[in-house]
Amino acid sequence: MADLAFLGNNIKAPFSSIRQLFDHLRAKPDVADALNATYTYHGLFKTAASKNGLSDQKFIIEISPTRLGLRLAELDLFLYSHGFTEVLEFFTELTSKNLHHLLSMLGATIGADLFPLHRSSNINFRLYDYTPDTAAPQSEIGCGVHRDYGTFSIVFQDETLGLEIESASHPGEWLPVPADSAVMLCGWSAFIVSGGELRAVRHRVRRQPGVRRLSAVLFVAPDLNVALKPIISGKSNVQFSPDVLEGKVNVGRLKEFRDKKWCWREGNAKPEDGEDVSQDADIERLILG
Ligand SMILES: O=C(O)CCC(=O)C(=O)O
Ligand SMILES: [Fe+2]
Repeated sequence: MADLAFLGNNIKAPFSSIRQLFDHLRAKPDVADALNATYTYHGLFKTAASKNGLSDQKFIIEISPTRLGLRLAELDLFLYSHGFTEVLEFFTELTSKNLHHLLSMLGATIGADLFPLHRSSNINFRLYDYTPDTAAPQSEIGCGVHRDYGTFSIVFQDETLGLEIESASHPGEWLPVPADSAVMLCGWSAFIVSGGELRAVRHRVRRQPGVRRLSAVLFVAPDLNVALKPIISGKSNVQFSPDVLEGKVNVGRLKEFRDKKWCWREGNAKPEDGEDVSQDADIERLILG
């Protein structure tokens, strides 16, 4: 199953630094504000769950290389001595050592070259703190059911159970990812480009009330201007929408669709009355015929 791979525990994310970073930002609202001021669109430290009991019950630190590039020097002052250095080093090394290999493996599986679609490093790093200390301490919803939008994501866990993947053979059945394993899973872009050969893997995070869980995720997507369509002609086993087949759905457009629902789920924006909060249904309407 090339769209889902358990990577074991050879690569260790620096969870003591990640914990230190979250603890520091929670304890120092002025530092959190300064961090968020470097990226005013939605901020970099997301704490909607402290007020909103219906959203995903998690805190987030966004470490997008492009966003950080904006004001990295200022961040130095606040965060480098509180775990930030180790976290940045981890993601930088992970990307430089593994990205090329993973893209060539995925490409080999489907008999295509994925490198021309991934020239501009459209990657993101995110840290999650599924802390029990939120507006809904008893809620089991750490992260609602979804598929990622990109090519693949790698999730590292702090040895606490929570991440679950929908069974391919029995939809509706949820399989826990072993707590000590990292996992690579494919997203919507891989699904489209591979003509459906690679699934976009549905997953979610369940909270165990009273238990804190930390995770670190690397997201890899094609360049924003890439038109998403099956790249091996005649091989697709999926009926895609005319928009996809005519090359009208680029990665940026797919991401916009994803972002809207993502923001609701994460509590950074509210749905209009009557709007459906399911993230996948919208994307399916866009890409399937
Ligand atoms: O925290 C996790 O284990 C997974 C998070 C996730 O699925 C995501 O951010 O897309
Ligand atoms: Fe995800």
